[in-house]
Amino acid sequence: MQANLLNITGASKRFGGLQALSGVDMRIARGQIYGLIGPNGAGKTTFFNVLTGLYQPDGGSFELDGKPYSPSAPHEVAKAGIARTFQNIRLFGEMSALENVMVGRHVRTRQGVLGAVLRYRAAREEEAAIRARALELLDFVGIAGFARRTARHLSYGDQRRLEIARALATDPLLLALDEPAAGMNATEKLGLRELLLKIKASGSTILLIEHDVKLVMGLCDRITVLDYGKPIAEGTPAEVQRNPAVIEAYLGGSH
Ligand SMILES: Nc1ncnc2c1ncn2[C@@H]1O[C@H](COP(=O)(O)OP(=O)(O)OP(=O)(O)O)[C@@H](O)[C@H]1O
Repeated sequence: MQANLLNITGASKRFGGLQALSGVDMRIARGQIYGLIGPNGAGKTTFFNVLTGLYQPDGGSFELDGKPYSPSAPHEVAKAGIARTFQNIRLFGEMSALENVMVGRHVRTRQGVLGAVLRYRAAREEEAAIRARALELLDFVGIAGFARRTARHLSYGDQRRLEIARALATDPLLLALDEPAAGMNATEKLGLRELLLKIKASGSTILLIEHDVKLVMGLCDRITVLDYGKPIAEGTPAEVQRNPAVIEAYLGGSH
């Protein structure tokens, strides 16, 4: 059996008197779309922030691609192979769509941002390769026609696509998406669904936080449900949907 891409055991995080995460385990197989759901305040974003080095965990062991992984600074996380998007879109609004993706790509290249600025031949060649790959990614997510458009002038749904293209530019082992469907209309959600399936078909592994339960149930291979920072269920969408603890957490009115 192929080893999992991500193995997390006992992740925990406390904020003062609040245990925001408590003993969270997660095993994500390669090529899966894995869902993380739970009521408001359940700890989903905290989990993402721990996974991507924005918060230091109080405990837990982390393994990525068969190697110990200690989430530290966000750029180290990208180098280790995890790219993420944010609940609130974080693009460089005044830069073009193409430039936004090129910035993501620089994480993976030898010269880095500084090298690309220097006008050495190697840097110029690398810059051309970065540009070509960024254009490919814009095409992959379906917005190649807007390469030169300023990011803030893109529609909401296209900004979400651009964020995904920028994350993919780092060639991540794991793409972590924090509520990618938030604020989308029904048509944009359908488009997002198609895009995520396309990313999966290209061999990538996705971890998805999403409030739209219908979208999650229809897309994910497996799901973990958090409530008050603790995992209350794990399994296939069908298993999770009929789990009494999950039904209680969502319908019990405790939130
Ligand atoms: N930086 C922080 N300092 C203190 N408390 C925090 C911090 N970040 C999150 N919390 C608390 O931790 C708990 C979990 O919050 P978190 O944002 O992870 O939940 P969530 O499941 O992502 O919620 P939502 O679905 O509303 O985004 C909440 O009670 C929240 O108030």
